[in-house]
Amino acid sequence: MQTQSARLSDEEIQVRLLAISDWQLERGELQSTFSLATFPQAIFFVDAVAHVAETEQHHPDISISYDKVTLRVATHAAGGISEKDFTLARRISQLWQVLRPL
Ligand SMILES: C[C@H](O)[C@H](O)[C@H]1CNC2=NC(N)=NC(=O)C2=N1
Repeated sequence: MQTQSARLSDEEIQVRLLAISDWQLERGELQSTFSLATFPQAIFFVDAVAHVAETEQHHPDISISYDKVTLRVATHAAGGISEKDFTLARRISQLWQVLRPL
């Protein structure tokens, strides 16, 4: 298994979570919900997330509920959370800083 996609321990996960306050550990996955102002804005945000996911070759589960986007990330082959999940989560949080509604 590649180092970046190796399963992290609970302690390693907790340490990394401290640095990305908009993500939580939920049912063994990293999860975050982003609130937009409108449905089209939610779709626009998801499209930008999709581009980031493709560049990382790591893809979140995506749920859209009107103006809210919930993202969940885990590493299937590792059966848990890996560094790749945190890399993707951090990049999405950076994207959010740019695209969040004022
Ligand atoms: C070969 C390819 O890298 C894998 O199938 C990737 C694709 N995207 C993925 N995305 C996520 N979230 N978890 C994975 O385990 C995963 N696996």
